[in-house]
Amino acid sequence: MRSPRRPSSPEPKVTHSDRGRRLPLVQRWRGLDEVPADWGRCVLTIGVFDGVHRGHAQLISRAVKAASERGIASVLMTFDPHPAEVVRAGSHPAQLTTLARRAELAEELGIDVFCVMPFTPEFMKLTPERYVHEILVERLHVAEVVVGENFTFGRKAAGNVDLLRKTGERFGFAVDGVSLLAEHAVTFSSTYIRSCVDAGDVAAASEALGRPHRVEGVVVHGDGRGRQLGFPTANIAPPMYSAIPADGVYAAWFTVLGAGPLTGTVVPGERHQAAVSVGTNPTFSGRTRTVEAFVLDGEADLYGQHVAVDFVERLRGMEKFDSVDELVAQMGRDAERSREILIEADLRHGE
Ligand SMILES: Cc1cc2nc3c(=O)[nH]c(=O)nc-3n(C[C@H](O)[C@H](O)[C@H](O)COP(=O)(O)O)c2cc1C
Ligand SMILES: Nc1ncnc2c1ncn2[C@@H]1O[C@H](COP(=O)(O)OP(=O)(O)O)[C@@H](O)[C@H]1O
Repeated sequence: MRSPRRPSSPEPKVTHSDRGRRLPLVQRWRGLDEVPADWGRCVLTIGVFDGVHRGHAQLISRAVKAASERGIASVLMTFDPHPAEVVRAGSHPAQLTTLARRAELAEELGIDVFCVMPFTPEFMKLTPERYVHEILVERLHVAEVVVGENFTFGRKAAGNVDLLRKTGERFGFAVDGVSLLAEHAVTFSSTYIRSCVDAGDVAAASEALGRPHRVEGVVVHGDGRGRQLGFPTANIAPPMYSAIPADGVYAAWFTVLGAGPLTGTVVPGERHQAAVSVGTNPTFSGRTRTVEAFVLDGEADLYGQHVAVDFVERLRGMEKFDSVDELVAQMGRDAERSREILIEADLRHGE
């Protein structure tokens, strides 16, 4: 699968004689069967990269820079499913980003190839030596590997940066072991960000991600009550295992992804201000946990649309109101507060 290079770059035709040069098109591979026959050398960064947080971005940018200095391609190798699911069968860490979003973010940082390795039990059993020899050297022809200083790989996670360096000397590739990014005594990690999201602290998640945490999904039918209350809400069905913020009400940006035709005033591809509710709607003794967005400045038939909600700030917890009127009055105040917060957030970021 190939997607266009970043808009700022020219888009020359792919020529397979470009051995050792940067690739003219961003490529997405699944497994190593898609490595072109005349593949040159590359700078590789390896990891799950869930969230593509600021620490990840630092690593990816170093790989991109090293590749450009060497005049070769930069490759990001990631895994699907999440290694933790295979290593501890049945465990499913909440997902901060879909694979497609991870690819998009890595490409924005300048990565040439986004390579997804199926994380199979066979792959998991590779010894560190075979991992380096068979995958990094024989298949990917690495000139340099950029990883975090705590990187482990191969069977029982027995390989580490030291071992990678030693094997690198033998096979002729360099290793850049990057120290982990930390701020205010917090080391940024996907686990830390999952815990922020889980606790509803979407502002702290934003800080570590370098952008708001996003939940995406298709708009499905709810109970059809929102419109009667004067607050129609787009009910979003996210992929299984998505990291959903704790129950509560949030100020967020709402975007219809894709450019499909839409009747109404919500513009696809443009972000809109929203007040978002996460919870079971206790006022109506609901049971299903939903993520619902009330778009403040638009109106459209959103059913079936693929949309994204970027969580900026938490306003309050989910409450059971004694009357619908009280809920509606509070929703009005939530909408106003969301508007203020989103305007302030833009001013802070100089937009
Ligand atoms: C800004 C906002 C705040 C909300 N706060 C609450 C709340 O505190 N308690 C509650 O029971 N439901 C809350 N809701 C959810 C509403 O009950 C829900 O949107 C409404 O019942 C419509 O549901 P429907 O989309 O399934 O028709 C809130 C919704 C929005 C948009
Ligand atoms: N400003 C808006 N914010 C969210 N959804 C809107 C808006 N305007 C229109 N809609 C549409 O109305 C639907 C929500 O109406 P609602 O009565 O809450 O029904 P449901 O229970 O299916 O969510 C949304 O899915 C969307 O198609």
